Amino acid sequence: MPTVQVDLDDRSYPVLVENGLLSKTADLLAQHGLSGLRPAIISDEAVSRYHSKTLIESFGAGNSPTLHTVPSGEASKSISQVENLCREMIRAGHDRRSMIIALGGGVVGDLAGFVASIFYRSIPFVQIPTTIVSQVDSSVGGKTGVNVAEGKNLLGAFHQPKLVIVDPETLRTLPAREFHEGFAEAIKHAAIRDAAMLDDLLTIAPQKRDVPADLLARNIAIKARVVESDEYETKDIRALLNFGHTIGHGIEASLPYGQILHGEAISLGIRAALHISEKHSGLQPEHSTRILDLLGHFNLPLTLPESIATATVMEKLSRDKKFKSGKIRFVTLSEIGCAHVIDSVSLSDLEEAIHHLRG
Ligand SMILES: O=C(O)C(=O)C[C@@H](O)[C@H](O)[C@H](O)COP(=O)(O)O
Repeated sequence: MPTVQVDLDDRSYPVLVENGLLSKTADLLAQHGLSGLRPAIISDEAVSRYHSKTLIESFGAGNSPTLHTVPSGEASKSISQVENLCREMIRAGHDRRSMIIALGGGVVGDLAGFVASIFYRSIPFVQIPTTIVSQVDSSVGGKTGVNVAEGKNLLGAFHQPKLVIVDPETLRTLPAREFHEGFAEAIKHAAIRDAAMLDDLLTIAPQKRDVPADLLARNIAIKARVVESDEYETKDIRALLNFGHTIGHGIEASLPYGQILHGEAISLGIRAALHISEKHSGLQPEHSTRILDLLGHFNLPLTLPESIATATVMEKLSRDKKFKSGKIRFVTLSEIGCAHVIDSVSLSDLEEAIHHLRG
């Protein structure tokens, strides 16, 4: 089975990738020394409808997990849902001998991981990602947290999972929009670290739900290697994974959460970052065009909705965690596969790049 090991001293864990793994969850937990903990599944209503039965049945009669669901969508990534889930788990008798299984996309993984980081002062958790965004990106690396009205992911903690179980078959039930949005993160990985992957991504038929396990594993390995070099984002290495996210997060937070999907906002953020890369890092326009064509292949948006005002995006992105002493550390490309963090991008460059998204 394709397995990517994430090497982080005593926080190391494997990411297992294979069709059909969901139904083997209880055995996999036992093989990884996690069977002595009482499981609480955190999921969302849509994912739970399709997949929680298979997961619960894998436990057979013993150590049956409790199930806790939140409404589907980004609006659930909130501090009030964190409190609801913690209180529900306490009422269900969970304590520090429990573990959380996050079954769902990026929202569920970030939310459940954050609950795990604070519940009884931290308990272990396992990620079972069911979307492209979460399988190639958010389930790995230990960034957990929630949004506030002021901006994306502003409350949270680093808390690494003990195990990540990726079952590509879970992608089959995804609505088209949720399937497509995830490719923004895979395209980001190609843009920053793996130029050759652009051609492989182009061979995926966007109308099908088939993504080869080795392509998922290749993305996970890119993410794992970056996280291993800079787990807590203190060295301008992990920040490279934020390519497209400065303006992308600003756009996402400018509408009520969930109106524009994360990957859709990141597609716009990538277009803006390519524009800035041409000006500041000498990226050749034909390289930008290759990336933009691939975003288009997955029906991802490249034009900013008129309802989003530039001033609102600027206000939201002013809280980006990459601001240091009033200067934004912005991620650019000098060529495909070669990303840098630079500090020469001004607020007016950002404003101009947002304006560029209107054309
Ligand atoms: O794991 C990371 O590091 C990333 O930046 C991956 C991003 O794709 C992801 O959206 C992440 O959660 C954003 O992190 P943030 O620190 O900008 O909130």
